[in-house]
Amino acid sequence: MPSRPVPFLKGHGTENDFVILPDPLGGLRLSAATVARLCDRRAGLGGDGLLRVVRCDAIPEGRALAGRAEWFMDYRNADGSLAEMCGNGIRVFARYLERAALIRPEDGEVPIGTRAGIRHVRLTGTGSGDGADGGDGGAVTVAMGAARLPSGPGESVTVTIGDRRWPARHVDMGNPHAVAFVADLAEAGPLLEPPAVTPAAAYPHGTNVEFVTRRGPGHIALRVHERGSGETRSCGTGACAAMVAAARRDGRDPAADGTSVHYTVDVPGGRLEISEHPDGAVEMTGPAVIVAEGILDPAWLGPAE
Ligand SMILES: N[C@H](CCC[C@H](N)C(=O)O)C(=O)O
Repeated sequence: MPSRPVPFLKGHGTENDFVILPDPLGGLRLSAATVARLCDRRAGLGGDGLLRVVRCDAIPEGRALAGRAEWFMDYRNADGSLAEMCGNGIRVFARYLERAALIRPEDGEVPIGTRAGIRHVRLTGTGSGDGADGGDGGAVTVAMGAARLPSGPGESVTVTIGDRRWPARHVDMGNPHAVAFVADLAEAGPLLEPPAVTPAAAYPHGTNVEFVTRRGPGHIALRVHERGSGETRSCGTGACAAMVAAARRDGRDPAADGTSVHYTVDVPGGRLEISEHPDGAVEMTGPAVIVAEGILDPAWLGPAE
């Protein structure tokens, strides 16, 4: 059991929600089982994932980045599994740092360490959110890095649910995505189980699966079944993967035609604005809200692992 009370916060970005654990010196030991208990929506705090806020020099995965970033987003999925990156989560992470007076809007682009490498966040404050965020603080912009579209055998994959199957595009945003285009998002059904994706070799550690439909020029909508969390109301990296796949499907490739492309991406939990630039950089802007702050009961948390 930790010797001291453990502060936590709850936050969300387009209703992709997270438990936030400030742990600057990296003293917390978080097993997958503990993370799953914390993310449990009945017996725990509830969340699609968990963001541990730790100094780069206090976590092994961060030490190599310590010269380039002060803070590391230690992201875990609701089942306790690790993931390389979380696009909605890093916006909420930035909102926490702002609330803790560790970053300010005037700081401009702030580097954050992740398992996918350094990502930059910027407190824009120009609320582009869905209004459902209570107008709390406006938007955060994230430089999400470049999308990787594997060519060759892993380029095209197949998503299968029951007797239905869809061709999909493999897009890597630091974490894996299989993006399928559908006429109607309801085609995916209840999405209670992870869709099967073949060839399995394309995703040795599993994948996130997005079902995307076109709403108009530069406008798509999606549903997502997230690796390690199930269907969520939003997936930031998934929205970026869907946007890049939609752009290629619409004949757009900024690296080839030298001009940026922008899409509005509607997710069940709100709206994200995403651009891809000729240098490959993908940039996402969306809301980030801190909902609550509290103290975890040390007895509930159990023995320090
Ligand atoms: N479930 C994802 C990580 C969280 C991604 C999502 N919540 C986002 O906002 O990008 C994975 O295992 O790769």
